[in-house]
Amino acid sequence: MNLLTVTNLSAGYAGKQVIKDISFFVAPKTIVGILGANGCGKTTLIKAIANLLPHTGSCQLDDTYLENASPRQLALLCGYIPQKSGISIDLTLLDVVLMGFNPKLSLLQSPTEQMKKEAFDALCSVGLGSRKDDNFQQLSEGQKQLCLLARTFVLKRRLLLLDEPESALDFRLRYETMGLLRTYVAKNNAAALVTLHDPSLALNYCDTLLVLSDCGLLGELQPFSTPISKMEPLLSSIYGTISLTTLSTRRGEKRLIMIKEDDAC
Ligand SMILES: Nc1ncnc2c1ncn2[C@@H]1O[C@H](COP(=O)(O)OP(=O)(O)OP(=O)(O)O)[C@@H](O)[C@H]1O
Repeated sequence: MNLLTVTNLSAGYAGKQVIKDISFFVAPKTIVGILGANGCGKTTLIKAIANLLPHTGSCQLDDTYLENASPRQLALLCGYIPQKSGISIDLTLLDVVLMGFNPKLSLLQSPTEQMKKEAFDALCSVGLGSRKDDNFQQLSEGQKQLCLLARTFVLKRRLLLLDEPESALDFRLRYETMGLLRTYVAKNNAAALVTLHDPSLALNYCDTLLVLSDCGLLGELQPFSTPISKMEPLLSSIYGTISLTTLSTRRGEKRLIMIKEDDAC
């Protein structure tokens, strides 16, 4: 059974359509990457699914049509991390992560001790436990991203919608963050839909990749089961000519490597 079914989704801004007639499924316990050039509509797609943009078509999460969900119901089902944090007031890291519990709390209700413990554990999982009392504004952009990821983890939602969660992270943290996401979706029978600009991360950590252009959804691929001969033309349509090859890690695990070819040749 699919966790998320997106059917004929179209959305845009001020009468200008940006994404057109997009349909796909997301299975539980999977990470789905969205790839595409700057401005092709990746953020628009994520925002439409999160019901933050008016759209036509439908997004069904389990038995719930997200279009019909109340804001609280939506917040309990989906966690959304935008490209920019949007937090501009002074808050400690622990307070920021505790905000993740807001959909479970009534107005003026304070977080419980158990929530505080879980928020601290989530901060520790992203390596920021020792900074819990620091001011969020004083974090680097990458550390802010990690803190927001911890906030997204606490409610154990069925669907995470993440817009370039890796953009400010260093090489090692990019891989560790995708590893955390993998653990999250497996443990919580959840799924993550992630926009990415790093093809290595996408190819090696996502179960499915959606290849988007401003003409719509060009195709889908499953990195370790779609033949390289089919993946190369699809990825070349957004990156210019590329080649794919496989290498093994020292432990013998298979990895996909993408190389940019010279388009002039
Ligand atoms: N608030 C807005 N009002 C009007 N047009 C917008 C708005 N946000 C985005 N757009 C337009 O919609 C198109 C798609 O933008 P979107 O942010 O979805 O692209 P993207 O694929 O996420 O890009 P990037 O990789 O650069 O983040 C762009 O042409 C952009 O100019």
